[in-house]
Amino acid sequence: MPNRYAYLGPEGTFTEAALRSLEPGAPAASLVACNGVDAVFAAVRAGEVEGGVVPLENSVEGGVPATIAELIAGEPLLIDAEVAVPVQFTLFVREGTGLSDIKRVATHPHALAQCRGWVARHLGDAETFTVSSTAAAAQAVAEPGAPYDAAIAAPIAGERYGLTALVEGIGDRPDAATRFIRMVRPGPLPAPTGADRTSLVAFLSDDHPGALVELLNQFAVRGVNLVRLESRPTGDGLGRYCFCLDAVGHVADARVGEALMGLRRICKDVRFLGSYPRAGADTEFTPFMPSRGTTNADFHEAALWLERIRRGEIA
Ligand SMILES: O=C(O)C(=O)C[C@]1(C(=O)O)C=C[C@@H](O)C=C1
Repeated sequence: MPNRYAYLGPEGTFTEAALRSLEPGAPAASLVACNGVDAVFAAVRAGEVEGGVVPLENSVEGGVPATIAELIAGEPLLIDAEVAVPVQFTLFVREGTGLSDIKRVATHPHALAQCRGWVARHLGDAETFTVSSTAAAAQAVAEPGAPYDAAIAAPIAGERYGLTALVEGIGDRPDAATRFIRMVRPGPLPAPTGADRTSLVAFLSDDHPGALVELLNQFAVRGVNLVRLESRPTGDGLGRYCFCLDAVGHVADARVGEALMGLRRICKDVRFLGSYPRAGADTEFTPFMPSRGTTNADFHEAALWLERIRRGEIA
């Protein structure tokens, strides 16, 4: 029996494309379409599937709120894989509909945000509606008595629902990409590959000048490169934030492990979200020279030295 994976559906979403690129040979029957990010997380937690794929962040519109809310406050799961997918948007209609016939356009909120300029220029008088995914919009346009005249969706969604591509490439940034993560129930971590990413959420213990700097310093002094920092409300009142962080490296690396221990000492809470192979390892991160005392060899040598002096070998 192949592993089953849940994803934000229905068929034809960018999330399905992300899942297929993570699991190239997976039979269609093993891919379970869910109608919301929360439903994907629920299916993983309930053990109905081995893992679930959800969008995390987009290069134009930033973090996906539903995913981040689950990562921060939902019953903990781990990220075990990620993939970055280029996102290009097509305006789909039923056969015979022209641009001037379009009064109601539907899509996912993140997709609408990425096509805002084009929609304002070409569909300025149309009403826009947001739905659970781009493919859900395409599916709705294809229905008899459809509530919408057009959908903004991935090229594959149009084929899947038998729609006509009226205009291709309507995204304001043709180079846009979305990062997707695969969530699994807690268990053994993926082995370090040498090109990994560690994700976590840090909750400050109190609010004082320099609190965020102290948190960031835990990474800086150990030569750990941060590649994402996003503050999100904790939900406990205005002005209460937690910080979603992505660091280069694996928790098995001395520098990352020590940085996490430092956070644990100074934060009210630290939620570890996973260490996993990073996508686009060749291009996404600019290589940097480790600063003095922060190479792997430096960490190794210092650990051996500490063991020696603890054994009393050095006066
Ligand atoms: O609606 C889809 O097709 C999705 O996979 C969701 C989603 C998102 O949440 O950002 C994924 C990629 C695009 O940026 C637009 C929508």
